[in-house]
This record gives sequence, structure tokens and C-alpha cells, in this order.
Amino acid sequence: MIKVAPSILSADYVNLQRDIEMVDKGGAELLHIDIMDGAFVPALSYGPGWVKAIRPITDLTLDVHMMVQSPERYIDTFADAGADIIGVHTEATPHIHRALQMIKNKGVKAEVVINPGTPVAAITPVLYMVDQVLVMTVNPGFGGQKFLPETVKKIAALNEIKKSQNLTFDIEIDGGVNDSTVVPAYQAGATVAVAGSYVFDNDDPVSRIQALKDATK
Ligand SMILES: O=C(CO)[C@@H](O)[C@H](O)COP(=O)(O)O
Ligand SMILES: [Co+2]
Repeated sequence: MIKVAPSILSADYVNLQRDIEMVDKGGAELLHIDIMDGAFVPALSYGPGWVKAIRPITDLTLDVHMMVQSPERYIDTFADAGADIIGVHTEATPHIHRALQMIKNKGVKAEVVINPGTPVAAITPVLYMVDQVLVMTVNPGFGGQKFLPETVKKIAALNEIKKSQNLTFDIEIDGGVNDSTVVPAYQAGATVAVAGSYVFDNDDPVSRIQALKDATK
């Protein structure tokens, strides 16, 4: 059964604590926090102050997805704010190895992220050092996009490397995840599903978390 990480990008910001408590009680394992800098991706979202504010109100694993150019500049700040996992895009820095080292040196779980247009080969040298790999299943920057099925073969390729090298990282998917698209991704080896609009653009977000789990039993 897949672990579920609701993305607060689609939550009700005015009632954020209510929404977080709802998904926490509703069976989610992680809370996905999308950081958008207006440069690596066009949109602006929120910063470390949000992570700091959320930290005391939940024990969910805070999964910080940095869509930020030169993420090295902010890794310490997000770690100090209370992130449990920090994800950095390999496309956002020429120094992905150093960025991952910085995350680990802060005692935080390190995640490397690849866009749909980036091959798995781009991150094979750093797989030994990560706790999680995020395979983007849409181009990053916005919620509510359609899942790109061609990303599934990258999940399978990554899972093969994971098995052949006896590695233990989680494989996360993000973008366009629903109770149909999660199935091939799970079968290919995904272990964590981010879901924003599918969970929160619904009268009963908890039923959506359960639907993702039921689809991957
Ligand atoms: O990183 C991103 C978007 O760039 C996400 O985490 C979105 O929040 C996913 O939204 P949905 O596709 O599930 O609506
Ligand atoms: Co995300």
C-alpha cells in the first residue's frame, strides 16, 4: 500500500490547520510542502516561515519540495524550520552532490528530484546518498495538471537500480496523482504518492487518501 503525502498547495490556506489535522487523522503519512521561487518555476508559493508555523501542529513527516534555483542558499533555513525531508531538483544546481551533503549534514532526510525531461541516468551517481527520490509526473510549477504516463518507465528503471544496488530509498511521485494514475506508478515501484487537487478539491479529502491506499493494496 502506498504512503500518501497530501500537498498543501491545494489546501484552504485560511483553514490550513483544520486541513492538516484532517489529513493527519485521515491516514496520510507525510505532508508535502511545495516551495516555488518564481525563477526555477514561474509561480511563487511560500517560504520557511510556513514550515516553522506548521511544525508544532502536526507529527506528519514534513516533506519539503524545493522548486528553487540554487537551493543550497536555503537548505539550512528549511532544516532549521523543521523539515523532515528536503528535496532538491538536480536541474536547479550544478552541485547536486554538495546540496544533498548539506541536507544530510543538517540531520535531515535528503531527496533528489527529477523533472519529466530529465533521465534517471542524471542522478545515478547520487542515489547511494539519498533517502527519497522524487520522480515528477508533471512539469513542476502548478497543481491540477495531468499525469504524464511516460514517467512510469523512469520509476521502473529507478526501482531496478534500487534493487540491484540493495538501496532503500523511497520513490515518490508528484503531479496528477489520483486513484487511477497511482496504480501503474505503484506497480513500477513508487512508494510515496503526493496528491494535491485530488485530495483537497473534494468535499471529503479523507476518502481520497483512502482511495489511493485502496487502489494500491
Ligand atoms: O510540486 C507540485 C507541482 O509542481 C505538486 O506537489 C502539486 O501540489 C501537485 O498537485 P496535483 O497535481 O496533485 O494537483
Ligand atoms: Co511537489
